[in-house]
Amino acid sequence: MTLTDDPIAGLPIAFDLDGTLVDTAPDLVRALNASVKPCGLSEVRVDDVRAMVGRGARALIERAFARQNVEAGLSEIDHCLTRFLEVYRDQIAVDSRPFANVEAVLDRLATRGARLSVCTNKPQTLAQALLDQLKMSDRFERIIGADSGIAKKPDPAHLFAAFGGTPTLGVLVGDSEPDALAARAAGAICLLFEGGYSEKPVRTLGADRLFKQYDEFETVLTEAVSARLSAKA
Ligand SMILES: O=C(O)COP(=O)(O)O
Ligand SMILES: [Mg+2]
Repeated sequence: MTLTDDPIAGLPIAFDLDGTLVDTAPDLVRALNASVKPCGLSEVRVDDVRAMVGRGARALIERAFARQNVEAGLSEIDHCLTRFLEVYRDQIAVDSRPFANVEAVLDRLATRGARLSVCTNKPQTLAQALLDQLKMSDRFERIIGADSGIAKKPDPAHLFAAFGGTPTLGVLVGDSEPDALAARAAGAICLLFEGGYSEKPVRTLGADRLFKQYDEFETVLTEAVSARLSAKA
């Protein structure tokens, strides 16, 4: 197959970050506990954090209080958020690592001419810092965080910003509900990783395809793109 026959060539593919490209839960939980335990919450476990990430840093703090049925006022949440961001910024890539085979898949997609970007509800500076420390930033045309001046997922505008426009066909690879909703609203193909972080069962989120591991990613992507192209034809 030549590059021009390959439907992946030139295709914009945006990746979610937490729980999709990188397993960030160990560093997130350390910073979360440093911020909420002084406010009276008990230790949040790393497995619980996996069901709490996806809607941004403030939502993570709010969910920590809600899951322990502790009421918190706006100023308490603000205080915890500030502390969380300080601790997390300093220790953002201590234990966080890309999921198995992610880098090999990104290499292959780049070779096939896909246009790769990141669309994350993490704050921009943190997304950039994490990807810089993991030496992954250069793989992406664009990294668009939640506070980059555009709306955040599930708003499709966030995804269009990552794509760099409104392509006839684009793909969002994610792990949770805001990803599925943004992709649907943008008319993009949605591929969801079952090994990521989601409050709801991933199979209920209406993705075009699911994948359990990155070694099946290219097959799943090809199937989803072919299905969409033949539906349009
Ligand atoms: O910070 C979050 O809550 C989630 O970030 P994500 O969009 O990369 O999953
Ligand atoms: Mg995610």
